[in-house]
Amino acid sequence: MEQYKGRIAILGSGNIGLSLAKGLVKSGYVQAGQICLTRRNASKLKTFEQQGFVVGSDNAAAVAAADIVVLAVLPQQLNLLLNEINPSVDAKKHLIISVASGVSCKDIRSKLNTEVQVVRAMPNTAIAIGQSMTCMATDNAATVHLEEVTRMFETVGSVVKINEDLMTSATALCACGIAFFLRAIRAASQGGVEIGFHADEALKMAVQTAKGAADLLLQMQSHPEQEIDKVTSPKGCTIAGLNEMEHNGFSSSLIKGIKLSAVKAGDLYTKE
Ligand SMILES: NC(=O)C1=CN([C@@H]2O[C@H](COP(=O)(O)OP(=O)(O)OC[C@H]3O[C@@H](n4cnc5c(N)ncnc54)[C@H](O)[C@@H]3O)[C@@H](O)[C@H]2O)C=CC1
Ligand SMILES: O=C(O)[C@@H]1CCC=N1
Repeated sequence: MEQYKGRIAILGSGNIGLSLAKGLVKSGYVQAGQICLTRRNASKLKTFEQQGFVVGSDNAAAVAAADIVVLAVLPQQLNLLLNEINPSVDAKKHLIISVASGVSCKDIRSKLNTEVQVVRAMPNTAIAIGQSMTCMATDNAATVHLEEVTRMFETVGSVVKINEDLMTSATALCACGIAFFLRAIRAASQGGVEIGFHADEALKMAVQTAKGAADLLLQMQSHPEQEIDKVTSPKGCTIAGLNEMEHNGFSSSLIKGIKLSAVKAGDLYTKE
């Protein structure tokens, strides 16, 4: 894979910003020294500095030294950040990538004195290990830039390009989705403890079983119900457990949770 030659500023180095930075270096897309990480209290980035990243709290300086600028602060922190970097953003030089939920490309440009190109990307924390599902949208970025951003995120997982008005749905399904599946694994391991396993072995069993289920779908390109049919023996224990879960609202609660998350994702910026 060809390494990206430019410099990347990740403004707001919290959970997702740092996961992205780790993933990009691990994948070989860039070297740590090509990434500048900012957060308000830069002393919290010491371990990253030791790994070769450039760290600091001066967002304007980070932007001036970069060509790709990743906005990774909370939606309610974004306007302050945009005000701060506004004088340093140059539409001819910079490409902005925003991972902030519920903030449109147009919202971002409206706070900057320039028609800079903006791409929205919605990764999830599995980006740190190269397993993100990243959804991407833009309303003005040139194809060549969109291709570069796609290449960047493909080094750390799968990418799907979507219409911008589906970005909040993507947030719920993929970014929040990591937490939903993790909770399902946690619940399965708790069930495992009730039926006789020690917590550590129950968790290991639940994790590998979940991984097997996901890999079955990915590798066989099959539908979940097709794979479920292979597990549910007639009058067997799987269908008994599955139906009990459904009587208690298993699918329904996931669907309702995802719907609520999508609504909330759309409100995070406007209701700041
Ligand atoms: N956590 C996740 O799994 C995902 C989060 N997102 C989006 O990414 C954004 C960040 O989310 P998290 O990483 O979870 O939040 P976080 O709170 O962990 O990280 C935000 C970071 O930004 C820093 N910050 C705030 N204002 C700043 C400023 N003016 N200059 C420099 N740094 C500043 C904070 O100190 C903090 O370290 C949000 O907009 C969220 O919607 C998107 C996809 C997944
Ligand atoms: O919970 C949140 O608001 C962020 C956005 C997607 C994942 N975490």
